[in-house]
Amino acid sequence: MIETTTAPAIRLSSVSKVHGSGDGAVTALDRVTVDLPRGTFTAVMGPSGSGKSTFLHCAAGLEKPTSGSVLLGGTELSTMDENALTAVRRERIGFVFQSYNLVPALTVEQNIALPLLLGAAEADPEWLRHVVERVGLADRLHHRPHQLSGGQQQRVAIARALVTRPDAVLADEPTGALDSRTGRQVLDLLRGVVDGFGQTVLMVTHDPVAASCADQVLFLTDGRLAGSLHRPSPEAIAERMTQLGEW
Ligand SMILES: Nc1ncnc2c1ncn2[C@@H]1O[C@H](COP(=O)(O)OP(=O)(O)OP(=O)(O)O)[C@@H](O)[C@H]1O
Repeated sequence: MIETTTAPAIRLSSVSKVHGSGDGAVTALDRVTVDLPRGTFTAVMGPSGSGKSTFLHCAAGLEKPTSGSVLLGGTELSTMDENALTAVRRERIGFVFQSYNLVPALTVEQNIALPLLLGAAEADPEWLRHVVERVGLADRLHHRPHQLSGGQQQRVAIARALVTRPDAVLADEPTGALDSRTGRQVLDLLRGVVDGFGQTVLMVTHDPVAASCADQVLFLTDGRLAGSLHRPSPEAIAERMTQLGEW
């Protein structure tokens, strides 16, 4: 497939994921079709067990769909073997987790550059400097993770996710372990990398305030896409979640 600038960063077409078989089969995702346009911020919400993590994992090539297609910048992930998927994840996707996942023995600078040391992309000192400045860590480069606050550690993780210039940054509850003020800074940073760097961000969250930073909010229930909202307020998101049931 020829890539064009208008192609979405990620396209899921009728993606289903079924765990197990027979009577014990669980349908975690049920024919989900959605585009994540380049340079936009998408949040995924839904009740517990609605398929949010499965959605993120399928979009990231961490889980293979049972059926359907997942395109990352025009590359089909659903039929790739595990070695090829590992390379795609390393080179073309940035991950941000609730628990930061930094390497304790490495400095901030080394943690940020880790994907480059692992060969995920060519080192580009200019871009590295740009990323470090954007996340506001220029004066912490020689610290180790335990010397940083939670918010600062998450900013290191975001810098590490950006350093390869990935097709998309996928974030799983990135503010889940942070207080609201620090969480706000992390959300502003994610918003800033979308607006300033043209990055594509996909974020799973339980928090309507976090989701309200996104351009589009997708709602899942029982593995199905149950609608979306464009640039909604936290109140509009909370109301939709209440309509969807327990959360
Ligand atoms: N490996 C697995 N084996 C069997 N069932 C699974 C597996 N992984 C997920 N599921 C089921 O798939 C459904 C969707 O799970 P998923 O973790 O994607 O939901 P979620 O919306 O992220 O939930 P939460 O908000 O609680 O983290 C759930 O019913 C879950 O129990």
